Amino acid sequence: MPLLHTGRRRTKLDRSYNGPPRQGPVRHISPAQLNLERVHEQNRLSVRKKDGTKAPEPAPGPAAKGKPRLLLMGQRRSGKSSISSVVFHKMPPNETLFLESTARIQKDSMHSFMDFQVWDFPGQVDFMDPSFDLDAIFGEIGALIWVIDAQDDYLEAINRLNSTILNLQPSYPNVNVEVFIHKVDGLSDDYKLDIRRDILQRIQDELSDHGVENAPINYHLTSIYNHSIFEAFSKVIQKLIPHLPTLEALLNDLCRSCRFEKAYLFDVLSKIYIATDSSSMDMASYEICSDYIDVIVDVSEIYGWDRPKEYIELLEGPPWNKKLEDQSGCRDAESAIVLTDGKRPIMLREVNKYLALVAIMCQGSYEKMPNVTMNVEGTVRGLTEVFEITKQSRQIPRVMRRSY
Ligand SMILES: Nc1nc2c(ncn2[C@@H]2O[C@H](COP(=O)(O)OP(=O)(O)OP(=O)(O)O)[C@@H](O)[C@H]2O)c(=O)[nH]1
Repeated sequence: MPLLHTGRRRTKLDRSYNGPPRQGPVRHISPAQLNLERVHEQNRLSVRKKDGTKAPEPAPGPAAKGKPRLLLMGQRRSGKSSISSVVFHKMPPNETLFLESTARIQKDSMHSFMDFQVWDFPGQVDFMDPSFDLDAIFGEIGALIWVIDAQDDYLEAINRLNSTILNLQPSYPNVNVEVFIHKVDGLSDDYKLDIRRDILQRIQDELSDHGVENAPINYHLTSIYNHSIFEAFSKVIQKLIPHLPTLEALLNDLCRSCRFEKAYLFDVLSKIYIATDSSSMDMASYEICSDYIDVIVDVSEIYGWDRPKEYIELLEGPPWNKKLEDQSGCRDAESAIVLTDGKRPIMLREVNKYLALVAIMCQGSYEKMPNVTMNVEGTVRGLTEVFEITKQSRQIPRVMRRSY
């Protein structure tokens, strides 16, 4: 099963790890490139407005450069490296206790359904210092994630965030600022909401005192000790996907036609969901779908095996007389499994080597499995078309080389 090697938990010894061993180039219009072009165009226009004669060159072509960046900034020990390690390197949360303070900017390139970069800034660095090239940092930004330690005195963090936003406003008015009110584990629900309200108020007051109204700022309550950090990242990443509405429409159609309670499209490695249907989302359903990916990964690790060549020949021989890739619905990867959460079955279907569709079905869906399978198949086809990653791999799909 293609999930096998992609979702293993990593330890801090794997710090240099930059994503799973992805195979082959992804053939799709990179949302990163589209986003980059949009941001570049905004910057170009804003410069042109200020100086009618001078405007930078149009956005660089796909080959030139450019992956949207997620910048992790905030005070020292606020939890930036921990977030990056837990979400993108599968580090168990309690091992973050041993992380050393970041001394220089850590740049991670993520290769997944879309390519993007995560830059982890040292807490003590003041990147508003004139010695920093702001355009090199913020030129291709996807989002600025400002991490605030909710268990510590956060006034200084808010002051720095405010001055950062005010400094960026003239040149980069459209930068998405995502405030992670972090380490909220152990805080009561009431207290969390109080802190959120207080932080929001302080930021808004300060910005409006300086004439900045309606800056694009979002707030998330996060902790690495539960799924909240993945949910927050999901929302951040979704803003970088230009065709998100199409993905959501496909999932909506699937839920309607199969009467699913909820459907998520997950990035398998990070377990960030990149799209979901429009029904209201509860944390419990997200958690169970996300944990379900771990179950599949673990089962696959234990029971998966590479099929020997002779066995593959046997499978491709009579009575089928077809290549394995032509026998499967999805040429790149295929797996479908149904387990049950109480009375609600959960279904997982891989879309490609990066993405998996996980859905909570309704009671009694078992009887309609042929119908469900057919609809899921159609949705997967639609999703792959959206990403333009219909595979022309000449290799035998990995799933067909493994049995369980
Ligand atoms: N309780 C709790 N502790 C956390 C959480 N996230 C991170 N920590 C702890 O916060 C401490 C600091 O985390 P780091 O990730 O090193 O902080 P940083 O912002 O990268 O620090 P610098 O590199 O110095 O800028 C570590 O001991 C983490 O275990 C969280 O969600 N909850």
